[in-house]
Amino acid sequence: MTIVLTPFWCNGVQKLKKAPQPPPKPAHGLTPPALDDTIHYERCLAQLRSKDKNIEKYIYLSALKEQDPHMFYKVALLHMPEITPLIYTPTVGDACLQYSHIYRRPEGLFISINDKGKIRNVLKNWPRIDEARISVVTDGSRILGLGDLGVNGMPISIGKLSLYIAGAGIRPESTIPICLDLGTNNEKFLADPLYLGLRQRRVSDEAMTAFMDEFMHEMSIAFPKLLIQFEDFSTDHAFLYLERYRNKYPVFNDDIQGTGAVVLSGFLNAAKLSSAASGRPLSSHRILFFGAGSAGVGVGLQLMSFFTLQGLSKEEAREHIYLVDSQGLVYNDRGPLAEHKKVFARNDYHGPPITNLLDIIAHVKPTALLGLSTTKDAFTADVLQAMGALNPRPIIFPLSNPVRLSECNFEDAVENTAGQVLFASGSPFPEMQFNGKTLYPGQGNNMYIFPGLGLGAILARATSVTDSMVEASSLGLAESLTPEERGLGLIYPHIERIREISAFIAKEVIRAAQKANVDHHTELRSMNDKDLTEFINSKMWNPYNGFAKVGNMSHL
Ligand SMILES: O=C([O-])CC(=O)C(=O)O
Ligand SMILES: [Mg+2]
Repeated sequence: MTIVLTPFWCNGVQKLKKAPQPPPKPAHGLTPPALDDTIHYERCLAQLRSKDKNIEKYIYLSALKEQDPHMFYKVALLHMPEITPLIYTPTVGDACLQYSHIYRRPEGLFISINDKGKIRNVLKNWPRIDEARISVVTDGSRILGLGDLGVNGMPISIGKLSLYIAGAGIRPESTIPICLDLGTNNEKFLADPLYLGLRQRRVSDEAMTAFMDEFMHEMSIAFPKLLIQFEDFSTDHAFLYLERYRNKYPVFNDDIQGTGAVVLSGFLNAAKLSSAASGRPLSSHRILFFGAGSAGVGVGLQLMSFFTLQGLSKEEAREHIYLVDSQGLVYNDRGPLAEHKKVFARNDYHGPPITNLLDIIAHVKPTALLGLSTTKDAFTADVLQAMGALNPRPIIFPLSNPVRLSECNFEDAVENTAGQVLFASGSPFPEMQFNGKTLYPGQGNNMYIFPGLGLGAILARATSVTDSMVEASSLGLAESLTPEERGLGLIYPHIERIREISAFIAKEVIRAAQKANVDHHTELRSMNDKDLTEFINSKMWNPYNGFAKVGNMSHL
């Protein structure tokens, strides 16, 4: 047996571990004489970097993943900051927009409304039924901030699962990307001869729910060990189906819960820095949400626990959150409100609608402004300056994806707040120099959460994903910063450490599942934290020859 020492996620503890098995070697003569794995890795990187357009890099990496998954994941793990924006947001947004044009080969599972009544037969066609552990399911109706992309949403499921594999060591064979085709209301796609989905408009809510009921039931029978991540469903359906299924099946919604958890985590770290500068207690923060879709309200709900963690009641916590939709501040006297917004509708304002963001800021005096609106540049220089005038260290999180829909960019946020901004965006921005200092933007993207949350839920064999498990993932992420990262003023850890972070989050999630009594893998209960962490690490899939040296979590 071959053994290797200390892969990078082993907490610095020397231990023996079974080496990942190399892929089978082609017979002699079927590869060039001087093919060498290490040099080939350099060759792959050079090929990738020779392409000018990100979409070309995406296409190259897709092909590499199919032809040589070990090499693909090795490249991804060793170059996370470079590769993540190519296989995930923002480039995956372009891949979705162009999917029907750049399509080369099938990947994932497609289930359409025409399969209603016989979904079981479609699921049976999946080649690796017994190995299935995690599926990302989208209906393509709200892909990132890009709207209804129909069956072109498939790359989002594929991209998220690539991050599960790279970031949490889920086995590639255990993942199922799924795109449900319930039609599309995207006129451009319906008129496009190359469009790969059904050429019909979206079905009624009633028909969709009947389809979803059958789909979820058949999934639970075909794949009894499967966790489902709902992704990029339109807002009303995102809430509806999360509530409908969350107590029946192991399922969570990444846009509501994953985004909520990642933002809570960044907010916890940012609020400490902000309160240290202002001298005001943590419990006095006021958060203004610009955007009231599934992400906005989902994040709001999650951020209530920021205040309950400070000792406030739920009712008191709600008072600290303000919501803005396309018609301005959300308050009860304004008129009928969509169901999901009611929770944050204000009762303490009775005047005429306040529609202008600057006026709303003057009324609310927020310490934090969070953007989940997909309205590009909504945080103008005036808005940023107003936040800077109200707070020595304003918290500004433009969270909309992809980059070109961000409410503001890092540079503007820095320049309009004299460099004092505490910043996190959904998609990546480069670091920058300001007054002789390097300032780092945070990336408050759910990619920090879902790999670890999913891994923990899978290893605990959780029968459902509870709010306490989601909160544990968030607190785990907030805690996972190293002293060096805190010294740099970061509010999220370096993405290069994703494996360690995912292992730590998974441990916290497993503990929360045990407390909530939803864990079926009860043998894990008697393990101490060190053994549980080792167990988690031992379950992670590694690309052959893919180890890297990146930090450790010894401070935890
Ligand atoms: O995919 C991402 O980058 C984050 C996300 O879930 C979304 O924006 O819908
Ligand atoms: Mg999403």
